[in-house]
Amino acid sequence: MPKIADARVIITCPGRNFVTLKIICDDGTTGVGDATLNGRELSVASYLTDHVIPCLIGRDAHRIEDIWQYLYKGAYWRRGPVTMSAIAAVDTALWDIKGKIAGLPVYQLLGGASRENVMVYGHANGTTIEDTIAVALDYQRQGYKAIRLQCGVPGMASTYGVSKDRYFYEPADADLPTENVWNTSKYLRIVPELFKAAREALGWDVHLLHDIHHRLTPIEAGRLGKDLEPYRPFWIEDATPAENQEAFRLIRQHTTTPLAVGEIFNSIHDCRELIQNQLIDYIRTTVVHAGGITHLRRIASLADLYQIRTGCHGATDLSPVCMAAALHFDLSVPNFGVQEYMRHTDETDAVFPHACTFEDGAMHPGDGPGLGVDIDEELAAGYEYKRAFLPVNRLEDGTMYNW
Ligand SMILES: O=C(O)[C@@H](O)[C@@H](O)[C@H](O)[C@H](O)CO
Ligand SMILES: [Mg+2]
Repeated sequence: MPKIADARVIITCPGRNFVTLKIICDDGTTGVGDATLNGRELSVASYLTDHVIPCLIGRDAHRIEDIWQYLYKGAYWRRGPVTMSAIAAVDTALWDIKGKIAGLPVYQLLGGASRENVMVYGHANGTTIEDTIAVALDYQRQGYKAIRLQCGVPGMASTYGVSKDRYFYEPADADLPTENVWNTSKYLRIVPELFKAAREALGWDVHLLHDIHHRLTPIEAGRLGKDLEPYRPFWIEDATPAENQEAFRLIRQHTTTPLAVGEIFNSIHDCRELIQNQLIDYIRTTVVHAGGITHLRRIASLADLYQIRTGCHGATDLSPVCMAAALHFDLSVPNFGVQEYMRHTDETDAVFPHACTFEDGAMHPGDGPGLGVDIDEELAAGYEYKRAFLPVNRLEDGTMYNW
């Protein structure tokens, strides 16, 4: 029985901050878990170092479920992004250890492969519709079967999802929050034009996605969903803030455009009503922010009862450790939908050597034991933490809004 002998939190910043938990067993087996919470990294690092690791030492590393329950119920102050990201990191590292000791890739421990590989979607963005389409065509040439489209909005200095660099989008862009300005009516005019142009350029054999990023009211989201119906989006994401899960019923009443939500959820309770009332079509919860592989499986199982599929978040602020864990989950889960894949930089990939492969629009986590990813601690030590905040958003009259 492998006992947890030590654990440490590694904070590194190869172009952006990542927090990684490494657990070391008394037989030398190690496991890693992503604990990165964009803009709040140090909170999770402290939660792990000060409140979790002391409770792990001496425990049986095979007892993943018991340790999960201990950290969840034992916190008393349950749930929330910091707590659930910390629990996720422990859970992920323990699945890595279990796989290594069993000599099996983690997806085999989850019930084996339910498919040959994992369809992913890339991010095409540009300041204009033409720029965005040019990048989308490049993604299509690279073999992507699913592409997210985000473009600038005429009359607005910035908008979500449009990066300075065509391929790498990093929203945490300053030492204190950048202030963005938002105008819903200008946005609502441009998105249908973007999708019309995209269908004309890319055809109908590619899935097209869009992220609204929490910026519409339910009725505005219903209107945009209806306007996009002729262009058959694969999904519109984060259409409206989802604390009020019932709000999605209003969107549902106005459009058949599929709805995806959940990247900022951290437990099954954030999406239970959405799922049980079939108010969404894809659940975006991910390994690092929703309690790890163990809890993500529970969410996916509930979703499966209601014909809702997974669409895990996979932005660059989720480390290659999370990506690898997500791919093992995606390969096995029966109600898989799609996996987001924003490529990391070469710098980041060097710090996190991994076995994940991309081919013809799909990915595979590899067949090595465990997760097939690690952290090069020596390289990681060379990239010092650099405080970075996500932006905030205001309306043109200065009203604080949703970023
Ligand atoms: O769907 C997505 O990938 C976005 O919502 C993310 O880029 C999100 O803005 C970042 O992960 C926030 O850190
Ligand atoms: Mg999103």
